[in-house]
Amino acid sequence: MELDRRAVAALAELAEAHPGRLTVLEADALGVDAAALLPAPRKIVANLPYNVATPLLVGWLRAAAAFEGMALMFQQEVAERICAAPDTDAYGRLSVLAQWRCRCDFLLRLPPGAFSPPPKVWSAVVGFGPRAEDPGPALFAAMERLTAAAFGQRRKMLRGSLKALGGAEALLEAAGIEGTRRAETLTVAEFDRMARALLARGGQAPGAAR
Ligand SMILES: C[S@+](CC[C@H](N)C(=O)[O-])C[C@H]1O[C@@H](n2cnc3c(N)ncnc32)[C@H](O)[C@@H]1O
Repeated sequence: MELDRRAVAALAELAEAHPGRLTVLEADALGVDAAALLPAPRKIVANLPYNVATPLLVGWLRAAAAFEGMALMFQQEVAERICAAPDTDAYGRLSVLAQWRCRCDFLLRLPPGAFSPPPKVWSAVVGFGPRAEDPGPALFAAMERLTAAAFGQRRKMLRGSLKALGGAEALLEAAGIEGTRRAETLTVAEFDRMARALLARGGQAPGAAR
């Protein structure tokens, strides 16, 4: 992690000018429990470092119930994947996890020239409104495993791509989903049904690969 020393110095100056209003924490964001930093209500507003934007987002989605909302800037392609609808090329694991936990709004696009120095890519800001129901850690983990398996081989039929979870046919039947469908055709609600079925059977069929 490389810190922008000028930004850190400017923030430190601001914090000094407004005692008690701003605290500067120099740390690897991947190792920080954002929900433990402050009492509720909490929001996250960030121009993310794009190289770690996805793991940061997934961590915050896991704890989404702790936040009132988030406004986050991503590389445009990532923002499009987050907000994508089923049956599109951009729809994938990140779309399902994000839209399952939050209402996601594609708020604005920014050209490279909006920054100095200009990056090579376009950027976009997504607004996240956490949904009322908190799935809890076990169901979130089941959804992560399910979407990783389903989209790991997105062109395959689900009865094939979900084999890695073990008991794919029984899982699909429990969720009422045809095994001949492909991951990208499933709605977030259908993924929710399958994640619950996966969790209900104990998360793992005997002998299945972890
Ligand atoms: C505001 S810039 C983002 C710029 C642009 N979005 C990009 O990714 O090129 C992100 C800031 O996060 C810092 N940063 C990078 N990785 C970090 C990490 N793991 N934890 C905390 N800060 C990090 C960088 O030093 C930089 O100052």
